Amino acid sequence: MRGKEIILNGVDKTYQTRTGNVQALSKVSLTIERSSFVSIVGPSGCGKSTLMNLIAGLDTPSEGTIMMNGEKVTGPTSGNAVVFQKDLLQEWRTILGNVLLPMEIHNITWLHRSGNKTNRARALELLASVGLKGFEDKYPNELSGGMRQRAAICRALIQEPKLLLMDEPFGALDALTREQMMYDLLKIAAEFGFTVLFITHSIEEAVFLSDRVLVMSERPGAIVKDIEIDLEKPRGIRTRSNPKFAQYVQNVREIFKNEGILSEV
Ligand SMILES: Nc1ncnc2c1ncn2[C@@H]1O[C@H](COP(=O)(O)OP(=O)(O)OP(=O)(O)O)[C@@H](O)[C@H]1O
Repeated sequence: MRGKEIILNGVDKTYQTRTGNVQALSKVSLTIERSSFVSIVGPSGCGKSTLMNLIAGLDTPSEGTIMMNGEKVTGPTSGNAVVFQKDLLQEWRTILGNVLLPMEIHNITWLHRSGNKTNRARALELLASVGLKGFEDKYPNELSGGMRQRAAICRALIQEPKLLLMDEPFGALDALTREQMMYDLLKIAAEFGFTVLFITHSIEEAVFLSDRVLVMSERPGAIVKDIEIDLEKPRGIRTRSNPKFAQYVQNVREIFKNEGILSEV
């Protein structure tokens, strides 16, 4: 298996602020299996990004431990790549230059697993695989939001991550582009076999993409439900009209209703 295994045990996070303590997470324990696709869905401010930052090693828990492939996470670890809602492309670099940036920063000049390719050849191949062939020499401001985000995903993938952390990566995209990005992401994840931790506000997106959906309560965020999504793969346009898909979505809505996060008039 190529992905990372993640184990959280009793993770709490409290931020000390000028106006007092803010408890963002409460007793989060969970295991994410290697090469699985796990989504976290929860209301705004419930601690989703906090959880992701802790797993990425960008911050430390106040209580509890996070283990990755059997080792305690104490800082950023190699083999992780992160994609945020904002693509964070460097405007003064071409699209190809942006995709190559992490390789330059980390001075990586490996020949890629996928067939002894140079960084440049691999970047061009990745860009082509997400429909950006011919845009390599353009600058980010010459691309649409969806194209930019696809370039940002290539920038993550060129690092051949074992864990891809995605914090509302499609949040800023129009509905059709967003849907296409989901199909593309599933294809790439199946091909590479990395573990994906995906944060979203969208129940449909979480159910469609995931092997498991973790539902979080309001702050301090806790996992109130861990749902295995047993929908056939590969998933695609037809999955959306599968009654089982609708039932999973409905189940998650009911959980939010019971938690007082969604209400009907
Ligand atoms: N660095 C920080 N310092 C102090 N408080 C913080 C910090 N980061 C987050 N918080 C607080 O912790 C809580 C959880 O924030 P977080 O960003 O993790 O939520 P979220 O679920 O990702 O929200 P959203 O869905 O709106 O992006 C919020 O109340 C937020 O104000």
